[in-house]
Amino acid sequence: MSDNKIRSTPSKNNLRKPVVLMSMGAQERKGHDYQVMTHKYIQPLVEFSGCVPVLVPTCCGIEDLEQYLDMADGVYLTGAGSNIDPALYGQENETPNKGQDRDRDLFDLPLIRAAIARGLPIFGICRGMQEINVALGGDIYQKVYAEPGFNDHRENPDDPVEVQYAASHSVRPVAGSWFAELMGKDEIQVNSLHGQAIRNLGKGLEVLATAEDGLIEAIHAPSLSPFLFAVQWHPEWQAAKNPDSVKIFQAFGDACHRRVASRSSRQAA
Ligand SMILES: N[C@@H](CCC(=O)NCCCC(=O)O)C(=O)O
Repeated sequence: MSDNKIRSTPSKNNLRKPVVLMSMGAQERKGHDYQVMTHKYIQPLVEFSGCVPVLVPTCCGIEDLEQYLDMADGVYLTGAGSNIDPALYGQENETPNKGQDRDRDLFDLPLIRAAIARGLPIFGICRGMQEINVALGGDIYQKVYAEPGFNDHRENPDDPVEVQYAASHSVRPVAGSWFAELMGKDEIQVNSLHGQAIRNLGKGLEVLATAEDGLIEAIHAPSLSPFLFAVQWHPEWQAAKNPDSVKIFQAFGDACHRRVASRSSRQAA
């Protein structure tokens, strides 16, 4: 087994580390209901963003949402195999055989809107990017693989996990964007493990990168938030071995550290 130990990074400028909310997902095992978070999402947030993760159960409703946000300096919405309930973006369910996670849907959508209202940095991956889009009134291709003109962006679940998460297509950052500057190149290679994707963008969202077939692969919202960034691929996968992924997590971490610094200076004033 590879060294999976998470190595924490020291805090910056003698300020406390940012606290980042990570909403968990539902899983049922042997007749028991679990709330889960995959290790691979936690590791780069600690090691490269330099943040402190707070894992939030999504099975308890949104009564304590504001209290969670009061303690947060950022929100990190991870991927998950479940599909967002299409009723939340006005469609009938075209994938009845795919699992859903209504509790996570009904927690994350208000979480996203409230975090934007507070100006909290937000980073989304895969399902997390789709949640951001739906939270802002956008909708989803439920079966990208069945849409004319798009490639099949799914992984083969029978492949070894290293193959499932291997680079499988290129993505082009929008020329002249902050993301293109961050990546320092016109094209990056990314993995791909999704059957759904953004169709119509939600209010205030803008495209930040696209796949070869034109599918939206990254978004931001400069008119809504100082840092709202989401990607369809999985930069968390073995992030330490991928300089592009490290840069992405460092950018999110920097935004959260700026949040801490501004709160600290406001408290000092
Ligand atoms: N169900 C959606 C989102 C897919 C997604 O987040 N996949 C990640 C799966 C496992 C992991 O957490 O890495 C879709 O199919 O588009």
